[in-house]
Parts: sequence; structure tokens; C-alpha cells
Amino acid sequence: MQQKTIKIGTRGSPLALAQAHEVRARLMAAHGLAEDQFAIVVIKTSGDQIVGSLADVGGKGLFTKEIEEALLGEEIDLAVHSMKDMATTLPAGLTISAMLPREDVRDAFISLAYPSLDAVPAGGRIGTSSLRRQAQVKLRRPDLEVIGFRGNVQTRLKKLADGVADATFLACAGLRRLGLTDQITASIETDVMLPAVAQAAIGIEIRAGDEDNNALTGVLNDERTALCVTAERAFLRILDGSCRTPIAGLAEFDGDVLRLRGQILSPDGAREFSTVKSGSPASAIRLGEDAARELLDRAGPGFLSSSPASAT
Ligand SMILES: NCc1[nH]cc(CCC(=O)O)c1CC(=O)O
Repeated sequence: MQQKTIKIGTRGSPLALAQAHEVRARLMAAHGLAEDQFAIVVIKTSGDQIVGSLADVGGKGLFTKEIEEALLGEEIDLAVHSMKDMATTLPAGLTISAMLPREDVRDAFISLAYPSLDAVPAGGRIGTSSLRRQAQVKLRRPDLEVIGFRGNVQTRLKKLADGVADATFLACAGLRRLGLTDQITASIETDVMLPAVAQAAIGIEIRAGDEDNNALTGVLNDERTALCVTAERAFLRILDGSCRTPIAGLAEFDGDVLRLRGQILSPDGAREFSTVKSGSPASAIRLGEDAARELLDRAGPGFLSSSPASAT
């Protein structure tokens, strides 16, 4: 298809690299291309340089900004992202050309001492820097302490081994892609812990109007994943408009019907609002928006603005 090297932009974390390699492997298989027809271009993002809490600096977009600039500057041809880390509105001139089939959407409970969240004794320390997971843990187990836990997957597992916390949560999808499923103590069902919007989905971003790379990558698109993530991101876009708060959202197909569950919580888990909307796949965006507006309505003014946080 293309003779020149195809440059794939990605962050440099082990998970980001594994995802870029997966996209490369799928492109090779789809088009009969050789590995040396690709270059993996590692780009450091602002998010990779922050040591403190992401909530303090504004969360989403931080892991994609420099990669999107490289795409717009034609330094790379396509970018591979965790859709979960992407801002709900893409920069002008960019578009998502494909989403890979979604991985396991659940969160993983990981502990060296306890088989489940319910088994952690009162006063136990849960390490997570995700405001969503913090709030969901507090909702279920107000007697536990949540402590900040940042860094990539390997760093967090190391902190656990060092006894910094009794347990932590990570996305099953990331662990699976890293070949680390043996670290999972228990996979949490989504009715217990509703995942972050777009969790477990990998997206490929290209320049809008770039027909060559649209044709190259478009064949990898999994339509059902794209519809689910579209509904979830529409949900997040409405909620994110003013401020940030613990937010969870998951759309799934029930036969041919799209079913979206959404949840917002106060960071301490003391207040929680959730909803379910079902409809045709063609109404994906409206389902998400309707769910968000309903929750905003029920939570009342001030609910979102009273919490200073992100949605990972
Ligand atoms: N917030 C960082 C991030 N972005 C995507 C994943 C996992 C993979 C995915 O959800 O696609 C993770 C780590 C985690 O939450 O455990």
C-alpha cells in the first residue's frame, strides 16, 4: 500500500509500547506488510513528567498532547492511544480512524494478602490515584483508607510488593496486554465497580482527510467497540463540560441494543448517582448525552463543581 516507512507515535511506557506493537502486528497481518516498514516513534508527553496528583493538573489530554502535535506536524503518520486517556474533544484536524476490539473492561483487584475488596479488614489501605476508583471504594467500604498511588503498572505493583498499600486496582485490559494477568487477584464485576469511560479500548488517531492512512488503519476498526466508546465519550463530554468529578461509564451490546450505564460520585463516595439508558446503536451519542443530563439533573447544581478531579 505505502512504500515509505509508516511512523507510529506512542508514549514510552511498557503498556503504551505493547499497544503500539499490537497495532503494528494487526496492520502487518491486514496488509501483508513487514515489520521494517514501520517505525515506532516514542514521544514523551506532559503526563509522563508529572510526579504529583493528576487531579491537580487537569487529568485528561496530558498523555496525548505532544503526540497529537507530532501528528499535526506530520512527524508521525498515526498515533496509538488508550481511549480512556483521551480528552472528549479531539484537536481540530485530527480524527479517530479505528478502535481495536475491546479487551476485558473490568478493573482488577490486586492484593498480596486479601482475596477480595470485601476481605480487606477495616482501616486497610487501598492505593489508587484514580478518583473514580477512590470514590467507588469509599462507597462500598467507607472504613478503608485510600492513599495516592501513581506511576505505571509496574511501579504500582512494586509499591504493593513493598507494602505501601494492602491492595490496589488496575484495569484488567492493561495487565492482559502486558502479559501480567497472573497478578490479578480478582476481576471486579462491572456492577460492583463500573469502569472508566473507554476503559480497555485502543484507538488509532490520524490527520482528518488523510485518505492513505485512513484506508490503512480503517480496516482494523471494530464497529461495536467504536459505538460503545462513542456513547461513553458523549456521556463524559457533557459531564466534563464544567468541571471534573469521579465518573464511570460503560456501554455494551445486549443483542442489537446498546445499553449504557453511567455513574457519578462525590470523591468521598458518600453521594452516588447512576443510570441506565438503552437504545439503537444509531443513537449512541444521544444515549450518552441523555444519561449525563439525567445525572446532572438529579445530582443538582454544584455537585460537579464541588469536586476538583479527573476520571481515570
Ligand atoms: N490511567 C492510565 C491508564 N490508561 C489506560 C490504562 C489501562 C488500559 C485501558 O484501560 O485501556 C491505564 C492503567 C490503568 O487504569 O490500570
